[in-house]
Amino acid sequence: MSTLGNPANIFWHECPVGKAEREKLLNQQGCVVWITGLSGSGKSTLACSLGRELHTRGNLSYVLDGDNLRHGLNKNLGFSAEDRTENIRRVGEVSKLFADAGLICIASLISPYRKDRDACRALFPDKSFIEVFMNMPLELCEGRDPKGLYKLARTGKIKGFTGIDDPYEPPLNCEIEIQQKDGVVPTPHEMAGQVVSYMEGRGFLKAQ
Ligand SMILES: Nc1ncnc2c1ncn2[C@@H]1O[C@H](COP(=O)(O)OS(=O)(=O)O)[C@@H](OP(=O)(O)O)[C@H]1O
Ligand SMILES: Nc1ncnc2c1ncn2[C@@H]1O[C@H](COP(=O)(O)OP(=O)(O)O)[C@@H](O)[C@H]1O
Repeated sequence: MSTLGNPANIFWHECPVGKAEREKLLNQQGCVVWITGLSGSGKSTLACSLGRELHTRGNLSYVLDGDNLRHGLNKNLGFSAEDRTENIRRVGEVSKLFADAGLICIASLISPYRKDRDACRALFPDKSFIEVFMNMPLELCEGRDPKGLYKLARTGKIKGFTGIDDPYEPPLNCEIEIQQKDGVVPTPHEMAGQVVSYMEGRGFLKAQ
């Protein structure tokens, strides 16, 4: 017999303190900044720089980094399409909890499949899912190669590496795109500034 709970016997329990009250306390709106892009495109750099900028401004955020989560919550997952889908699904659900807590959740994962990112977006029907595409050319990311993984992938020592022998599907309708201007990569501070401007313009950085 299945050990899974029967959904018919599982009920939602409402608590007296709700999201709006928590947001008022924090003077901000709970949301997720979802950073997607190739390995080496600058996802973690932007996540950290944005976290610092928000902290300086008095906004509470928390970074969920793909690499870090694979040491714990997602340590049983690999890089097959199915495992990546499950990885993104779990982080989407955790992001939803953080946003419900009133925090600005910064999720930084390759998240190569459009359908997986769109499934996360669907968890946030109130437009509080802000997708940020690190639109950096493969040659730049591969040239950086801070962990030496592209080199291993090129020599066949890692199979199924995103951008080399595994797909990356760029967003079609993201909220923010970070890219080079005249061949120059924006600084981490400039990248964070672009996201902060977007959030400020839409009122996320104060309570409703
Ligand atoms: N096969 C393969 N493909 C892509 N990336 C690989 C792979 N194997 C290991 N790594 C390392 O894992 C990091 C990506 O983890 P994510 O959880 O963000 O990946 S995914 O969203 O599930 O695709 C990624 O981190 P970043 O470089 O920060 O993107 C790599 O360091
Ligand atoms: N805007 C930037 N300007 C200069 N170097 C950067 C920038 N963004 C990332 N880097 C560098 O590129 C490398 C990869 O960045 P990282 O944030 O780890 O990428 P990802 O998380 O997408 O794998 C790191 O060595 C980082 O210092």
